[in-house]
Amino acid sequence: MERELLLRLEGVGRRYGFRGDWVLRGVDLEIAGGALIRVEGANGTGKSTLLRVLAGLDAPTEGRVTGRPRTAYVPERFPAALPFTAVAYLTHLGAVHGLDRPSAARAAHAWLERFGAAEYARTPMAELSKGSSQKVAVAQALLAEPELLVLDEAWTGLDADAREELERVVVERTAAGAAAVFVDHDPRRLAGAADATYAVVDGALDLRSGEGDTSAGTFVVVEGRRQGAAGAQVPSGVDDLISAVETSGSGTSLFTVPAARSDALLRALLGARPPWHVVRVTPVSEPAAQGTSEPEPELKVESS
Ligand SMILES: Nc1ncnc2c1ncn2[C@@H]1O[C@H](COP(=O)(O)OP(=O)(O)OP(=O)(O)O)[C@@H](O)[C@H]1O
Repeated sequence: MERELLLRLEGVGRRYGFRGDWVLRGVDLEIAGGALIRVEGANGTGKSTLLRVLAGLDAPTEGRVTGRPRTAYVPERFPAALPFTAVAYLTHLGAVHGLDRPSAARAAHAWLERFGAAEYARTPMAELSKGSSQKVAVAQALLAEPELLVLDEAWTGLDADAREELERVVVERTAAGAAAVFVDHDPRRLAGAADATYAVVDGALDLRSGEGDTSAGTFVVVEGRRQGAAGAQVPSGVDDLISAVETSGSGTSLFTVPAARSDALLRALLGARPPWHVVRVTPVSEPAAQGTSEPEPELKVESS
C-alpha cells in the first residue's frame, strides 16, 4: 500500500546567526504516514535542530519544507515551571487543538492516567518532579492525535512503566498511520521497530539502516513475554510473519522472523492487548536451532 507523504525536506540548511557555521546542510528527507524514524548522532551534531525544523518550530535558513501534517512535539527541555496544574494546562492545550472543554479535560485525564500520573493531575506544574512533568510533556503531545509525532529524548526522566507505555503509544500511532521521528540516546529505545535510522554527521543526514539496507541479519530472533495472565497467547497476525516460534511455560516466546518482517513483528507485539514485553532482539544469519543455545544478546530492549 502506498503511504501518504506527510512532509518533505529539500536541500534544507540551518545555521544560527548570519555567519554562524552550518548546523545542517543539504538535508533531503521524506516522511510518509506510518513511518517510524530514528535520528542519531553525537552530542551537538544538530539532531534537535533537525527535529525543530521537522516540527515546524524552526524555519530552515535555506531549502524547502513542504507538507503540513498536524504535528506534536516533545522537546528536550520542557518548560515545567508553568503557573497551571497539569490537568488545567492539558485541558487548555486540548481546547487550543480544537477540542471542546469537557472533551479536552477527559483527554487530559486519560493521558495522565495512561502514564501513571493521574494522582498529580491537580498538582501545580512547578511542584512536579522531573519525571512527572515529563509525563505532562508527553501527554500534551498526544492529546490531539498528531499525524506527525516528533520526540526529542522524550523518554528521559520517565519511569520504566511510562517508558514502555510511550513506546507502545508510538507503535500504536504509527500503526494507525501517523509518522513518528525520535531521538534517544538509549540504543534499546524501540530497537528493531524503526523503519529507518538516520545519523546527523557534519550537517548531513546519512541513512544508517532502513529500506534497501542489506547489512542487517537475514533473520531476527525476538524474545517476548506476554504481560498479565500466565501462558503466552501469540497475538493474531504474528503467525503469518514468523518462520518459527518456541514458547516456554513461563509465558516467554522466542520468535524467529525474516529480518524484513521484524518491524512488523515488533509492532504486533508492542501493540497487542494485553501488551507484550520485548525482552531481546537478536539479528542472526540463519534461523537458530531452537531450544539449544541462547543467542548472544545484541540489542536488549528490556526497560529497567
Ligand atoms: N538557538 C540556538 N542558537 C545558537 N546556536 C544553537 C541554537 N540551538 C542549537 N545551536 C547550536 O547548534 C548546534 C547543534 O545543536 P543541537 O542542539 O541541534 O544538537 P544535538 O545533536 O541535538 O545535541 P545534543 O545531543 O547535545 O542534544 C550546536 O553547536 C548548538 O550549540
